[in-house]
Amino acid sequence: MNSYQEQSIYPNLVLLLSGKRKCGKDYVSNKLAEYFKNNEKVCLKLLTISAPLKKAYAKENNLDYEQLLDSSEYKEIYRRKMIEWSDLKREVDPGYFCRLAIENLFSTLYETKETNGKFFIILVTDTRRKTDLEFFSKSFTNRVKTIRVEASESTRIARNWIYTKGVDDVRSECDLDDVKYFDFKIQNNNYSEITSGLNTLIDFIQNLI
Ligand SMILES: Nc1ncnc2c1ncn2[C@@H]1O[C@H](COP(=O)(O)OP(=O)(O)OP(=O)(O)O)[C@@H](O)[C@H]1O
Repeated sequence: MNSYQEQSIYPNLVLLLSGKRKCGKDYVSNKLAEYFKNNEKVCLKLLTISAPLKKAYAKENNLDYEQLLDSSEYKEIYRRKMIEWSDLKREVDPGYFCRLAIENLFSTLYETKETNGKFFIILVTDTRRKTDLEFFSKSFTNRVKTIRVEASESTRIARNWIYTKGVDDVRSECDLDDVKYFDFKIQNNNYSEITSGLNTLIDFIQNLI
């Protein structure tokens, strides 16, 4: 039994979403959250590993946390520096930001009690590294499923992706490229692909409830 299993809040399912920049990770996450919003049997919570990371970085560097969170130019300016800074933290403790994110979520849920009596799903919206996969697999064992969102380069360019050295060619963006197996692969180049991918995920969840 690991330390999370001893707690009263423990997820029934942990979905780990990954994919290249502008493949649509946030889009897929928001669609799933929307679908299960106000569902009487399911409580789905989005978990963003980069949120506590950005908060800590903003604090240390006297920056605006809210601006770092959205898709603004501000985020692009600091992305590279933030990656380098967080890599140093991870060298000491690979699960540092994952733990911070999950503990923030659990402490909120203790207060709100909104998972009580519901099928509790955590959807991690930005899994980037093998160490992230390892952290969640160790913590939540066979309740973890991995989801890879895929879109072509031309689709991603149309969504304002610009190849950036120091961002697109470093570990935070490429570490999961050589992972051979994902439980689900979702194509997101057009409406029919994404609808079919989302339906597969929703059916999978409905069958577990
Ligand atoms: N299937 C879709 N239909 C319409 N718009 C989409 C679709 N998928 C993604 N988009 C849009 O493309 C843009 C990029 O998507 P999103 O922010 O979800 O990507 P991301 O993978 O989270 O990006 P990043 O890695 O930069 O955070 C957003 O404006 C989003 O609304």
